[in-house]
Amino acid sequence: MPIKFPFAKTKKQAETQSLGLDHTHLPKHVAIIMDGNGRWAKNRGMPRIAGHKEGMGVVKRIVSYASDLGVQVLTLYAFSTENWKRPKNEVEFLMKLPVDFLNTYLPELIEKNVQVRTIGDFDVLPPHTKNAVQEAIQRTKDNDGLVLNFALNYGSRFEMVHAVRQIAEKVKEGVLDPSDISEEMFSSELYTSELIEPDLLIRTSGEQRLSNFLLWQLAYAEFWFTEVYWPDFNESHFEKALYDFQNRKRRFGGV
Ligand SMILES: CCc1cc(N2CCCCCC2)n2ncc(-c3ccc(F)cc3)c2n1
Repeated sequence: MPIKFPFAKTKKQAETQSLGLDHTHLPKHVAIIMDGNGRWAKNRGMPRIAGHKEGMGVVKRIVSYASDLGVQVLTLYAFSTENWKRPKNEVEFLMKLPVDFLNTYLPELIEKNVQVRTIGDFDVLPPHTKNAVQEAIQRTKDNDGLVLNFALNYGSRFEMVHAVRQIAEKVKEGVLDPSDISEEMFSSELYTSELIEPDLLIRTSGEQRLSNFLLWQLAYAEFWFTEVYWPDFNESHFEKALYDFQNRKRRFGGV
């Protein structure tokens, strides 16, 4: 396929480059708070779980699009530690979504060289959820394309307290001196220790909060908010977020 645009490695990149997206300056790691599923359903007189189901279809489209564009890591806030407070039937439905998603989409993820990972307190998830996700992690562990990282039963404050406990244990055992504790050491104790930090956070549905998501890791990320509910989010919205990311001056405390 003759590539009309420099740097474009795929047809998708050539298409979006024609719209002004520069593929040499994409965010490496995009994190998304996929909000608005319940309100989307309520506005249509549908049960909340219809919004989650519709939202899962959007996940498939955005994962494919991010993979085609060459984004390196995509972290999706799928279930927070606070979500256990939701009605029992909704939690049970949500805990089935990874099984449904992977049953239908894992072959395509493998074909696209995507590596599936998770962050969060994984062990307390229901067995059917854990089994499906563990199989996907195992079957994609050697892939070196897009890292698709699901935040499952994730809470940033829980994650940070766990990291502090790990470090405190090392000091207590005498294998670590408090003066040796550094930002790098703290980061290495987080679920995200093997990942580059996010450089773009997207949150849908008009909320402009972090909601206990990646509080340490997002220190230098650009934040992009949209009123669009997640079930209505599409490739054009994602591309607009990447385009805006590219056109902002990015400073890391410097001038
Ligand atoms: C466990 C709750 C949950 C909710 C959920 N929603 C509901 C909330 C936001 C909208 C998207 C659809 N999705 N969508 C994909 C997954 C998924 C998770 C892990 C995995 F390995 C494969 C897929 C998912 N998981």
